Amino acid sequence: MRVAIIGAAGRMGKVLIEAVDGTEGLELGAAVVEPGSSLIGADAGELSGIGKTGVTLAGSLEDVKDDFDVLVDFTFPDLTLENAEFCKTNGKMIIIGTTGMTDAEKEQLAVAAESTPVVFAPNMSVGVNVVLNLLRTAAATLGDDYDVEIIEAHHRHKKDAPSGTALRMGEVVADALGRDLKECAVYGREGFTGERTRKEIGFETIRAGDVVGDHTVLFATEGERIEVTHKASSRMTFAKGAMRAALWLQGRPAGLYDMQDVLSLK
Ligand SMILES: NC(=O)C1=CN([C@@H]2O[C@H](COP(=O)(O)OP(=O)(O)OC[C@H]3O[C@@H](n4cnc5c(N)ncnc54)[C@H](OP(=O)(O)O)[C@@H]3O)[C@@H](O)[C@H]2O)C=CC1
Ligand SMILES: O=C(O)C1=N[C@H](C(=O)O)C[C@H](O)C1
Repeated sequence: MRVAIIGAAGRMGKVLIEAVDGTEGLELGAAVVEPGSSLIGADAGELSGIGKTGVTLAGSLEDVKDDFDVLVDFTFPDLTLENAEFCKTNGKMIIIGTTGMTDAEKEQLAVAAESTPVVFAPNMSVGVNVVLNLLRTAAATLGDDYDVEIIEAHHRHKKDAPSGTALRMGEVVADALGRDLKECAVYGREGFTGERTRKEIGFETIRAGDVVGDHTVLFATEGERIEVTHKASSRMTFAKGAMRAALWLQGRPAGLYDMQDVLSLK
């Protein structure tokens, strides 16, 4: 299966090129950078540090539309939605790792997924997806007696907060506790906040240096604390998950899937 990477010069883009190269059953068909970029025409493998691949960097999907079957998109919401429309119109599958979408943007994506196969997940690492299941079990068993706080740390360049993963963890826990995250989430605290309410789910965000991605969900009550932590030390863990998703998506009907589908964790 031929894969295109968009946002090829980005932190994830470069690692995704390397991951495609190392995955049996996948070949790099195209790699796309920003229109007007000075990198257009350079070899995608040289950008990624794996040596020549023979695939040159393009400045738009239109230019490479005959060269790929599945698009892998870890960029930003506006661009991802445009790319999903492109895939829908041109009969391509799409794997989306982009975070920071609004509810309206997610709805737009769901509409595109009615006509083309889409895998959309805020975290493609196998580890985080296993953690989501552990959280579901923990929350359902611990119940309302335990306060829930979600703490995440990422590199200084990250643009959205809290991370998509932290929000998904919050959704999973809220769902297991019969709550609606929109109604019980508290984002950061400052000043005279009063006592914590029993049902709130708190989020704390750290942005610093080169942290790849750390997430901790804390369940605390009188007498004990449980901390469920995942730490990513390499972006390759996300990229490998995206490759797994690409192989899994081959031959699937149109629909909106996530990594829990890919990993049979539902
Ligand atoms: N689901 C998951 O497992 C993971 C998700 N992510 C998410 O992936 C996203 C990207 O993260 P990251 O790689 O760190 O971000 P980067 O900013 O490093 O990468 C985005 C890239 O897209 C490029 N770009 C901008 N406009 C265009 C365009 N029109 N066409 C092609 N490329 C374009 C940017 O170029 P320029 O810089 O020149 O603007 C940049 O190189 C984020 O939403 C992040 O949260 C990250 C890791 C794991
Ligand atoms: O921006 C990042 O880097 C990451 N973003 C994702 C998120 O927002 O959850 C996943 C990962 O933690 C890295």
